[in-house]
Amino acid sequence: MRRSAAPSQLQGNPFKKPKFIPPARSNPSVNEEITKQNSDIKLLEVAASKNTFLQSQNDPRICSFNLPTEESAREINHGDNYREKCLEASAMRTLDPHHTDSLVMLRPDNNHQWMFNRNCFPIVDVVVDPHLVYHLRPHQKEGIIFLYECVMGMRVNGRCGAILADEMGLGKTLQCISLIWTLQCQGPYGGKPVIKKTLIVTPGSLVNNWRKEFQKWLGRERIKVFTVDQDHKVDEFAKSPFYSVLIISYEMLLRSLDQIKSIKFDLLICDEGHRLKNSAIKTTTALISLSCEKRIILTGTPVQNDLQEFFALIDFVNPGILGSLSSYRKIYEEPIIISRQPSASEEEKELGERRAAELTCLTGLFILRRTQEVINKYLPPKIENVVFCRPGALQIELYRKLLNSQAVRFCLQGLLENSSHLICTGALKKLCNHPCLLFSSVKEKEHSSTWDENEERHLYEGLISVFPADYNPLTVTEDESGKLQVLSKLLAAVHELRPAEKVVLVSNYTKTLDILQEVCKRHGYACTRLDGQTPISQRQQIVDGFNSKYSSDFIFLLSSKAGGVGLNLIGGSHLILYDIDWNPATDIQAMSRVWRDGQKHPVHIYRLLTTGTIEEKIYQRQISKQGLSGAVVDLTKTSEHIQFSVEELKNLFTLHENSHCVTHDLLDCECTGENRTGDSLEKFPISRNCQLGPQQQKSNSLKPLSMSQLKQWKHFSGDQLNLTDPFLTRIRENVSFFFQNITNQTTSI
Ligand SMILES: Nc1ncnc2c1ncn2[C@@H]1O[C@H](COP(=O)(O)OP(=O)(O)OP(=O)(O)O)[C@@H](O)[C@H]1O
Ligand SMILES: [Mg+2]
Repeated sequence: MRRSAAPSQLQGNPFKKPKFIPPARSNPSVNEEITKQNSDIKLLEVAASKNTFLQSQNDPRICSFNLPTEESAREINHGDNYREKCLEASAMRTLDPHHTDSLVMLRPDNNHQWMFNRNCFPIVDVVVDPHLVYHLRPHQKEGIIFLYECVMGMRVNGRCGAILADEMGLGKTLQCISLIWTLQCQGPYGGKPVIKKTLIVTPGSLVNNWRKEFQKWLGRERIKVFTVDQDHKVDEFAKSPFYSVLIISYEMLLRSLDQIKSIKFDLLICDEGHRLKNSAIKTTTALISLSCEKRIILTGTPVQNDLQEFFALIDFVNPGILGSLSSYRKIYEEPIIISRQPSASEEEKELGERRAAELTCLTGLFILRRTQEVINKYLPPKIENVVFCRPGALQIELYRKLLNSQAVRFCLQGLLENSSHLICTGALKKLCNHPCLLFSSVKEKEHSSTWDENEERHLYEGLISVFPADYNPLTVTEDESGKLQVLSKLLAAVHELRPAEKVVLVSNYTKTLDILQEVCKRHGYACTRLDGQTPISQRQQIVDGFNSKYSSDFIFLLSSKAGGVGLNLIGGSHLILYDIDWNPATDIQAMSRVWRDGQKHPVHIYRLLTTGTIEEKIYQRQISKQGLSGAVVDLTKTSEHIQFSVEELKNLFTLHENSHCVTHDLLDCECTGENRTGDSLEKFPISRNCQLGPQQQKSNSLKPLSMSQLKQWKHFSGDQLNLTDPFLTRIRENVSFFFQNITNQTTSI
């Protein structure tokens, strides 16, 4: 597997070295890859040089020579070594078309020159710094070319926006850094830099990750980045000529909007930008108000799930391109939605499909999405397990009691307010994590002044009597929770069998994390923690500490809601999802934190579910058609957005005490749970939740599984005797059923 250090770690001071000598050239596998990548690039170069010949000889504003004059070169040269080298490289390529060590951008066409080269500068090739090119994956090279063409207005006349919607872990950060560095040094017209200042807006927990990525790929010297925090205000950036990149969180952006507006930014990047899909919300309005034309949205979440949200994202990057919202609705949204209803006539279907194709065609020019498969080959094997844990005796008893409560009965009769079922489901979920969580909730509510009128009274009444009289929620007993027992054994197994490996332990609830932390402490496992309470300024430090090979931490406790998005936790190779979220995107996000570029060990993922309970139901919902077509496949959707029919609620509020695995029962599988070996997953593409229709349904990588896919996973009951997985063997006693899937399998895992 190819593992190479970042250029910054290899280079030292770039300005002192006239030539970049790749450090790992002696490594044959690296060479092999370079040769392969270079063949792709040749194609581009040919395209670029062909383009030169297409340039008009007649129009005085269109310049047909390639090399910058000495004068123009001097004008654009700010004493920067790399800029000099850009021009040299450009000249070399023109002289030697077979020079292949560079990534060259497309030259502007006549029209572009008409619009943007009024001063008639000579046309020069724009090349990406070979320091970076050496490390780029093929899909990243394509991505940079795409971003360049978009922000230069070469793809859609006069529009400079782009959406890079690559799936998680594909290196969207590096692609942007490469673009910024390229545009900051060069441009096609006389080599004059295209941008001076860039604004990057990102979730708080990623501000320092961006800084780190800049350093990783470019060192500290090439680009000066400024991160905004409590002690470093936007004003400082505005006053200094030193910095060219400002990195700020969405929250800080709102607070410092006036200062930001007073600075002229040439490029705006919104990381995890799916949050901009509602143009009514404050952040979006603030960002729209910035005058910068070159706008990029980065997101790992599919963007075509909802046509209205889609409009907002498109309209943000390329304002007005789809017309007004009302005309968009008429022309695209309505016919497309009508055509997808079962009652649609042939004509309506035809019209809807035509409009969907039109919309895809238009927006496809500036949206790029690649799926995780493109980097699978650079990653170690991934062993994913869904583990159905037997509930403890107290859990079962309490569960029955909750299901018999007045609140649940009212819910089923439709007698309660719309979202009251959430209180019931919330209680059941707590119980699955650990009975003590429920105990604490009841006690807390009992003592509150509103207890008597409280809806929760109908749910909790009589519950305390089920707990032992001397029950103490502070001394967490592992036996009381099926999942906690499994977790405890799993941690012991990893600790013993793979002492050099680490574990990321994820929950949606901080109170659950408290319990898990307590258990870790009890067993003497060193752990670190990141949740909503962790100050943003400390987050990157915590992540770096864990990822470092010198760290003594064995466990990273992560609250998925607080910090799942965008983090790299490659120091861990085992990830345990302790509880399940209604929204599959939250879980997928969390699971993607460890199986990423830079991971050295095979990755083991464990999703813990309590057999027969609401957790299985939520899982089924995640993987069934219903879950996919509902409103829950993107991160911003929470359980409040889900509406349930009474039938669904009935199912949700049923405890299946006699099944090894209700999910398996639903699969229509002939096996009896005796080690069914599934076929390769790749053969079973599933449909994507995309309102733009089937033409978008290309891949099946990072989205919830479907039932039929799950059936193809290896699956077996806990009683299965010949388990080969050493970790599963250790927990089988408490497990009624397993599903397992291995990606990138090699002989030893
Ligand atoms: N070409 C590469 N070679 C080695 N490592 C890489 C390469 N590209 C990216 N990486 C590393 O891969 C990790 C993931 O990259 P990054 O955080 O940019 O992903 P992302 O696309 O933003 O994902 P997410 O949607 O989860 O935020 C980072 O640690 C990054 O440094
Ligand atoms: Mg990212």
